[in-house]
Amino acid sequence: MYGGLGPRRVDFKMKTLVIDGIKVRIQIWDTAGQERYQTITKQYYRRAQGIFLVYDITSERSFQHIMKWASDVDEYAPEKVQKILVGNKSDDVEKRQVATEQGVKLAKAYGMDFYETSAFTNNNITETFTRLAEQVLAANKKDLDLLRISLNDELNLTALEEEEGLCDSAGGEQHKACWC
Ligand SMILES: Nc1nc2c(ncn2[C@@H]2O[C@H](COP(=O)(O)OP(=O)(O)OP(=O)(O)O)[C@@H](O)[C@H]2O)c(=O)[nH]1
Repeated sequence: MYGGLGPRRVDFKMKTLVIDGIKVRIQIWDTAGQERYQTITKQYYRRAQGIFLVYDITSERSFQHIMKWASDVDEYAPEKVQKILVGNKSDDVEKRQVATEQGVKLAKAYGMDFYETSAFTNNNITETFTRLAEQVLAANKKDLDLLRISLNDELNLTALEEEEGLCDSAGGEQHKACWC
Protein backbone atom coordinates (compact mmCIF):
# COMPACT_ATOMS: atom_id res chain seq x y z
CA MET A 1 0.00 0.00 0.00
CA TYR A 2 2.90 2.35 0.57
CA GLY A 3 4.85 1.87 -2.65
CA GLY A 4 4.92 5.06 -4.65
CA LEU A 5 2.15 6.65 -2.60
CA GLY A 6 4.35 9.07 -0.70
CA PRO A 7 5.93 8.70 2.75
CA ARG A 8 4.93 5.67 4.80
CA ARG A 9 2.76 6.22 7.85
CA VAL A 10 2.59 2.79 9.45
CA ASP A 11 4.97 -0.09 8.89
CA PHE A 12 3.97 -3.66 9.79
CA LYS A 13 6.18 -6.65 10.58
CA MET A 14 5.92 -10.03 12.29
CA LYS A 15 8.54 -11.53 14.56
CA THR A 16 8.68 -14.83 16.40
CA LEU A 17 10.34 -14.96 19.80
CA VAL A 18 10.84 -17.84 22.19
CA ILE A 19 9.84 -16.93 25.72
CA ASP A 20 10.10 -19.50 28.52
CA GLY A 21 10.30 -22.16 25.83
CA ILE A 22 7.08 -20.96 24.20
CA LYS A 23 7.00 -19.60 20.67
CA VAL A 24 5.37 -16.21 20.67
CA ARG A 25 4.48 -14.50 17.41
CA ILE A 26 4.27 -10.77 17.70
CA GLN A 27 2.87 -8.17 15.34
CA ILE A 28 4.87 -4.96 15.20
CA TRP A 29 3.28 -1.73 14.04
CA ASP A 30 5.82 1.03 13.53
CA THR A 31 3.87 4.27 13.48
CA ALA A 32 5.26 7.46 11.97
CA GLY A 33 6.47 10.12 14.35
CA GLN A 34 5.46 13.03 12.17
CA GLU A 35 2.81 15.34 13.55
CA ARG A 36 0.69 15.25 10.38
CA TYR A 37 0.13 11.47 10.66
CA GLN A 38 -0.80 11.45 14.31
CA THR A 39 -4.55 11.15 13.75
CA ILE A 40 -3.92 7.92 11.85
CA THR A 41 -1.33 6.51 14.23
CA LYS A 42 -3.49 7.12 17.32
CA GLN A 43 -5.97 4.57 15.95
CA TYR A 44 -3.30 1.90 16.33
CA TYR A 45 -2.92 2.51 20.07
CA ARG A 46 -6.36 1.07 20.79
CA ARG A 47 -5.40 -2.55 20.03
CA ALA A 48 -1.83 -2.42 21.29
CA GLN A 49 -0.71 -4.70 24.10
CA GLY A 50 2.81 -3.30 24.31
CA ILE A 51 4.31 0.00 23.22
CA PHE A 52 7.89 1.20 22.76
CA LEU A 53 8.33 4.91 23.28
CA VAL A 54 11.40 5.56 21.16
CA TYR A 55 13.63 8.60 21.03
CA ASP A 56 16.91 9.21 19.28
CA ILE A 57 19.86 9.67 21.66
CA THR A 58 21.42 12.10 19.16
CA SER A 59 18.35 14.34 19.34
CA GLU A 60 17.42 16.22 22.50
CA ARG A 61 14.23 17.27 20.68
CA SER A 62 13.09 13.66 20.18
CA PHE A 63 13.66 13.08 23.91
CA GLN A 64 11.50 16.12 24.75
CA HIS A 65 8.75 14.62 22.58
CA ILE A 66 8.51 11.49 24.73
CA MET A 67 6.28 13.33 27.21
CA LYS A 68 3.77 14.02 24.45
CA TRP A 69 3.93 10.38 23.26
CA ALA A 70 3.43 9.13 26.79
CA SER A 71 0.36 11.31 27.32
CA ASP A 72 -1.10 10.14 23.98
CA VAL A 73 -0.54 6.53 25.05
CA ASP A 74 -2.30 7.24 28.36
CA GLU A 75 -5.20 8.74 26.46
CA TYR A 76 -5.61 6.28 23.58
CA ALA A 77 -4.08 2.93 24.53
CA PRO A 78 -5.76 0.31 26.74
CA GLU A 79 -5.08 0.86 30.43
CA LYS A 80 -3.09 -2.35 30.84
CA VAL A 81 -0.78 -1.70 27.87
CA GLN A 82 2.86 -2.43 28.67
CA LYS A 83 5.40 0.27 27.89
CA ILE A 84 9.16 0.45 27.50
CA LEU A 85 11.28 3.56 26.93
CA VAL A 86 13.93 3.16 24.23
CA GLY A 87 16.83 5.44 23.34
CA ASN A 88 17.90 4.39 19.85
CA LYS A 89 21.15 5.06 17.92
CA SER A 90 23.38 4.09 20.84
CA ASP A 91 26.14 3.42 18.27
CA ASP A 92 26.30 7.10 17.35
CA VAL A 93 28.39 8.09 20.37
CA GLU A 94 29.87 11.23 18.88
CA LYS A 95 26.48 12.79 18.21
CA ARG A 96 24.92 11.84 21.55
CA GLN A 97 22.80 14.63 23.04
CA VAL A 98 20.83 12.64 25.61
CA ALA A 99 22.77 11.03 28.45
CA THR A 100 21.89 7.47 29.43
CA GLU A 101 21.10 8.78 32.91
CA GLN A 102 18.38 11.07 31.50
CA GLY A 103 16.70 8.07 29.89
CA VAL A 104 17.00 6.04 33.08
CA LYS A 105 15.48 8.89 35.10
CA LEU A 106 12.55 9.45 32.74
CA ALA A 107 11.78 5.73 32.54
CA LYS A 108 11.82 5.57 36.33
CA ALA A 109 9.43 8.52 36.55
CA TYR A 110 7.04 6.71 34.21
CA GLY A 111 7.55 3.32 35.87
CA MET A 112 8.86 1.81 32.63
CA ASP A 113 11.87 -0.33 31.79
CA PHE A 114 14.55 1.42 29.78
CA TYR A 115 16.93 0.25 27.06
CA GLU A 116 19.38 1.95 24.79
CA THR A 117 19.44 0.23 21.41
CA SER A 118 21.04 0.43 18.03
CA ALA A 119 19.11 -0.66 14.97
CA PHE A 120 22.42 -0.19 13.16
CA THR A 121 24.56 -2.63 15.19
CA ASN A 122 21.56 -4.64 16.48
CA ASN A 123 22.55 -3.83 20.04
CA ASN A 124 19.80 -4.72 22.56
CA ILE A 125 17.14 -5.14 19.86
CA THR A 126 16.15 -8.74 20.65
CA GLU A 127 16.48 -8.06 24.39
CA THR A 128 14.10 -5.10 24.15
CA PHE A 129 11.47 -6.99 22.14
CA THR A 130 11.76 -10.02 24.41
CA ARG A 131 11.31 -7.88 27.51
CA LEU A 132 8.17 -6.21 26.18
CA ALA A 133 6.72 -9.55 25.07
CA GLU A 134 7.46 -10.97 28.54
CA GLN A 135 5.67 -8.05 30.15
CA VAL A 136 2.64 -8.48 27.89
CA LEU A 137 2.50 -12.20 28.66
CA ALA A 138 2.84 -11.55 32.39
CA ALA A 139 0.03 -8.96 32.30
CA ASN A 140 -2.23 -11.40 30.43
CA LYS A 141 -1.37 -14.18 32.85
CA LYS A 142 -2.28 -11.92 35.77
CA ASP A 143 -5.67 -11.24 34.18
CA LEU A 144 -6.19 -14.95 33.53
CA ASP A 145 -5.27 -15.80 37.12
CA LEU A 146 -7.73 -13.20 38.42
CA LEU A 147 -10.41 -14.59 36.12
CA ARG A 148 -9.65 -18.11 37.32
CA ILE A 149 -9.91 -17.01 40.96
CA SER A 150 -13.21 -15.24 40.40
CA LEU A 151 -14.56 -18.22 38.43
CA ASN A 152 -13.52 -20.53 41.27
CA ASP A 153 -15.23 -18.26 43.79
CA GLU A 154 -18.32 -18.25 41.62
CA LEU A 155 -18.31 -22.06 41.34
CA ASN A 156 -17.75 -22.50 45.07
CA LEU A 157 -20.60 -20.09 45.80
CA THR A 158 -22.91 -21.94 43.41
CA ALA A 159 -21.96 -25.27 45.00
CA LEU A 160 -22.60 -23.83 48.44
CA GLU A 161 -25.95 -22.43 47.37
CA GLU A 162 -26.94 -25.75 45.85
CA GLU A 163 -25.89 -27.51 49.05
CA GLU A 164 -27.90 -24.99 51.06
CA GLY A 165 -30.92 -25.64 48.83
CA LEU A 166 -30.62 -29.34 49.53
CA CYS A 167 -30.33 -28.70 53.24
CA ASP A 168 -33.34 -26.34 53.22
CA SER A 169 -35.51 -28.93 51.59
CA ALA A 170 -34.19 -31.66 53.93
CA GLY A 171 -35.13 -29.56 57.01
CA GLY A 172 -34.84 -30.43 60.74
CA GLU A 173 -31.71 -32.00 62.16
CA GLN A 174 -30.02 -32.29 58.80
CA HIS A 175 -30.32 -28.53 58.28
CA LYS A 176 -28.22 -27.89 61.37
CA ALA A 177 -25.69 -30.48 60.26
CA CYS A 178 -25.10 -28.59 57.03
CA TRP A 179 -23.55 -25.65 58.86
CA CYS A 180 -21.08 -27.71 60.88
N1 LIG B 1 23.42 5.28 13.42
C1 LIG B 1 22.17 4.86 13.49
N2 LIG B 1 21.26 5.29 12.58
C2 LIG B 1 20.00 4.84 12.70
C3 LIG B 1 19.59 3.93 13.69
N3 LIG B 1 18.28 3.68 13.55
C4 LIG B 1 17.85 4.41 12.52
N4 LIG B 1 18.89 5.11 11.99
C5 LIG B 1 18.84 6.02 10.86
O1 LIG B 1 18.00 7.11 11.21
C6 LIG B 1 17.23 7.56 10.10
C7 LIG B 1 15.74 7.55 10.42
O2 LIG B 1 15.33 6.22 10.62
P1 LIG B 1 13.82 5.81 10.53
O3 LIG B 1 13.73 4.35 10.82
O4 LIG B 1 13.23 6.28 9.24
O5 LIG B 1 13.21 6.66 11.72
P2 LIG B 1 11.70 6.75 12.20
O6 LIG B 1 11.73 7.16 13.61
O7 LIG B 1 10.97 5.49 11.86
O8 LIG B 1 11.10 7.93 11.37
P3 LIG B 1 9.55 8.31 11.29
O9 LIG B 1 9.03 7.53 10.11
O10 LIG B 1 9.51 9.77 11.10
O11 LIG B 1 8.92 7.89 12.56
C8 LIG B 1 17.61 6.63 8.95
O12 LIG B 1 18.58 7.28 8.18
C9 LIG B 1 18.20 5.41 9.62
O13 LIG B 1 19.17 4.77 8.85
C10 LIG B 1 20.59 3.48 14.62
O14 LIG B 1 20.36 2.70 15.53
N5 LIG B 1 21.87 3.98 14.46
